[in-house]
Amino acid sequence: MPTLADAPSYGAAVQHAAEMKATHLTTLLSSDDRNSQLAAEFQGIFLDYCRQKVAPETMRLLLQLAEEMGLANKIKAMFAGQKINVTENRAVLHVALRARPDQVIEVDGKNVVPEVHAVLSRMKKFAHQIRTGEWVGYTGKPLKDVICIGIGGSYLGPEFVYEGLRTDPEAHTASHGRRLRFLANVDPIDVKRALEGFHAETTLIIIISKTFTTAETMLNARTIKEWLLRSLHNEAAVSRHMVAVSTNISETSAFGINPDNVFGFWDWVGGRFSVCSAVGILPLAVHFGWQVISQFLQGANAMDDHFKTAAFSENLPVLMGLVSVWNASFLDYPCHAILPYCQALIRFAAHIQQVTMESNGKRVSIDCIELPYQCGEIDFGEPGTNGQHSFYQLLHQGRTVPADFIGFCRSQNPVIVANDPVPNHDELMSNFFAQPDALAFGKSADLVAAEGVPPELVPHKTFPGDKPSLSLLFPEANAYYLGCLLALYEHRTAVQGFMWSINSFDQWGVELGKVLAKEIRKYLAAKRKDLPAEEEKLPAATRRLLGVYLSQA
Ligand SMILES: O=P(O)(O)OC[C@H]1O[C@H](O)[C@H](O)[C@@H](O)[C@@H]1O
Repeated sequence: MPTLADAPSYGAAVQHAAEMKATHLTTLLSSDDRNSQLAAEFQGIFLDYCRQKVAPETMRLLLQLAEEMGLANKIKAMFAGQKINVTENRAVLHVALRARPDQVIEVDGKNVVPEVHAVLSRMKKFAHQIRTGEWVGYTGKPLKDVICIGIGGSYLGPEFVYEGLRTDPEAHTASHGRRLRFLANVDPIDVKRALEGFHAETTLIIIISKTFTTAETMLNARTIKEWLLRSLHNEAAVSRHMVAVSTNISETSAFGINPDNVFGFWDWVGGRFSVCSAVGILPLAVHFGWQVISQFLQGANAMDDHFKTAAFSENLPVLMGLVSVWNASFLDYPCHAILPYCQALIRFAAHIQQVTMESNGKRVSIDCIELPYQCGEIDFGEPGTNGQHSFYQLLHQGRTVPADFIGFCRSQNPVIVANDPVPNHDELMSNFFAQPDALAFGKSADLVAAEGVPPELVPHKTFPGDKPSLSLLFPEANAYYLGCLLALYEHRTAVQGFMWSINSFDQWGVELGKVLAKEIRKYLAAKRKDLPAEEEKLPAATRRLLGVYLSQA
């Protein structure tokens, strides 16, 4: 499989990139004809990418490159259940998790949709039992509170959706009287925070781990099991209070979870793409109820259909993926900011950071060729307007960081203050619309000087502009559109990886640190008990630091 650099149009794209780099966004944006071509819409979701450093010619070249990289076939192969995660010999089928019952998606010749719907039905029933109090805790009390124990892909997505929906009017009403918390970090401080105000008798614990071997999750699970048994004094309480989401049934049994209380998923669901499996759906359905959560799944499914069937020139994930490849690999902008103008999306950037950086932070192509171009992007973000009072300084006058502005036409919580000129949501959105222009157009030294600014301050107050961004405007932040948003960014990530000719679906880069932590754990265990430690296994520099740690503990 060719790398992007082998594609026939790569050279032309590199040349064109030099031209585009030298063309200021003010010039580009002066053409209404150009601007009108650089937008797309799906079900009321409007993508405006005219503030990217692209011309119609750039898009023509990128679509040409997509053809040369076999993007259409790669997307088809993903939906067809082919084992495109070649290093783990797995299909990549998170789209099957939100498939409609009548869809057929096959892995190894077997339609997986019925299995998916069997687990969905079990979750629906379980959520109903917990929510209605039909399922009670060991002492007969309803389970009003839930702690999810899991990390990485078994944490970030569910937390993003939980935060995203908890102020949505319908979801808020549906979760009345319930609490949902996440325990991810192995830092014991996180245990204290997760347990604050919770009582064992009324708490359901969901252990979420695809492998059920992740060190952090397992230690947190043991910690919370101890907490539970300290109050309830009987192992029999475990089956009333602890359930698991995993693909590893033998490990869940070894931990003491009743097999009837395990909600499974499949090896063709990658951790960071598992929000729509039991990983996310079980806790979210318990908290918000099935009505809300099925809308979320429908939204994701609608975006899947759009990704699969829309022409590339109108396909939101494809366009966003291509433009991001343009930014990272041709214009050499390594970073990417995710800027939702919606406080409910407070954990969206953290989730997408894992989705893209764990997927596309790679150094070799799918055929083991060291990549001759920059691949992957460094993602970060915060909701606006908070970010404006923080890192936006660097975006405006420092480095160039392409940004995604994500906004909503209607607020989850409309507020109007008497005598204020606009509703509070319009105030928020005024910033959403202003920032991309400030970044693109900037403010010239001449203009600053003309305002009477003293000459020595003019350079400090000048904005160079020419900073690319795109704007995504959704109707509202409800369950349906959050499903669309999730799938949009998942597929954007896949498009990037397909274009970069990498395997976006493995994550070997996280392994080495885990192995080294094992050695340190052994070393600390020996030192704590004054037993001889295997000194030679650790670098001297590391032992020095450990010495400082041990001397103060
Ligand atoms: O769900 P688990 O098996 O516990 O894995 C949790 C997480 O840990 C791994 O190290 C990977 O970095 C993540 O992709 C994964 O989501």
